[in-house]
Amino acid sequence: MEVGFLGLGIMGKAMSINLLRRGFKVTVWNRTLSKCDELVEHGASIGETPAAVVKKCKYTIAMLSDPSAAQSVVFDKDGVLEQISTGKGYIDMSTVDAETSLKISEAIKAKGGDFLEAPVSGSKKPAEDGQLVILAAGDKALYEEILPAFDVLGKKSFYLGEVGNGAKMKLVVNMIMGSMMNAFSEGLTLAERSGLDPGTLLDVLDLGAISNGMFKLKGPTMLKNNYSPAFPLKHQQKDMRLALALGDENAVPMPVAAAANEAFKKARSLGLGDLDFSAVHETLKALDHST
Ligand SMILES: NC(=O)C1=CN([C@@H]2O[C@H](COP(=O)(O)OP(=O)(O)OC[C@H]3O[C@@H](n4cnc5c(N)ncnc54)[C@H](OP(=O)(O)O)[C@@H]3O)[C@@H](O)[C@H]2O)C=CC1
Ligand SMILES: O=CC(=O)O
Repeated sequence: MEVGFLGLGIMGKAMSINLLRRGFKVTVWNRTLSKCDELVEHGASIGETPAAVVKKCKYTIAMLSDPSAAQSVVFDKDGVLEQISTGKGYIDMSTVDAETSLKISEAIKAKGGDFLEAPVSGSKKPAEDGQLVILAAGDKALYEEILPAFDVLGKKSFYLGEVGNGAKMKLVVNMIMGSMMNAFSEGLTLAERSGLDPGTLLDVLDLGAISNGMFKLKGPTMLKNNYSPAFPLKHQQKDMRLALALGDENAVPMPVAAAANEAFKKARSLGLGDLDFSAVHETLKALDHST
């Protein structure tokens, strides 16, 4: 199977390498074109523009940072829309809001193409291991056709119906994750400041009802102040912002998520946006606690 792949950031690079390893022919494009070179070493071809990739491939997957990037790659000069046509499918796996997804879907469909949104749950390591959870919505026939690729990228794919449902599901999940990360950071800091061993706190948490993969994975690195990015903090804050907007639309009060969003904004203002989202822990350390 031949696929195009647009966006070779932390996730896109790992995902396209997996496809290559499993025998897919992959044509890649990235805004910073030099990032394509490593993929060529793994057997990929390069497309000079998103339009060139879509022209060459029946199916094109995108994994881009945010709504603005997702739209730019479709609508701008040399973008996806210039070459999408009947018989071609576009699969956007970026985390965006439902409005962005719908706008892209309508434009693709107006040109005769098929569209699927398919954001993913799981971070750098699950992307490298082909263990993502795929939250797809849109054209059901395209979903069936692209399943062989999803089976390489993920451990489970959900088909959630109409375009927008994938985006919403992903935002709800990440809203919960961002709120949990803040509660976790506060707990680690509270343990430390009140004279407890935070390492022992991790052991206690792991044995109880709120044990979870995120605490287990991030706890030890947070205690070493290691925030090497797996999921960049700026993207987590984007997800909180988009989830809060979804809450606005549906009149759902979300005081916990709103507070978590403020903490991620604070972290961005401290210049931590490109670090892992667990670096929100540093916002607590930055507070004056001298009294
Ligand atoms: N990292 C993670 O753990 C997870 C991330 N996600 C989501 O996946 C998406 C990608 O994340 P991730 O790979 O971590 O992000 P990165 O920041 O590592 O990569 C972002 C990608 O988007 C491209 N990009 C940014 N702006 C534009 C633009 N205006 N036009 C064209 N391309 C652009 C970048 O290109 P360039 O190289 O030129 O900057 C790069 O390829 C995001 O939506 C994120 O929320 C979902 C699950 C997990
Ligand atoms: O979006 C991030 C993730 O870990 O999932």
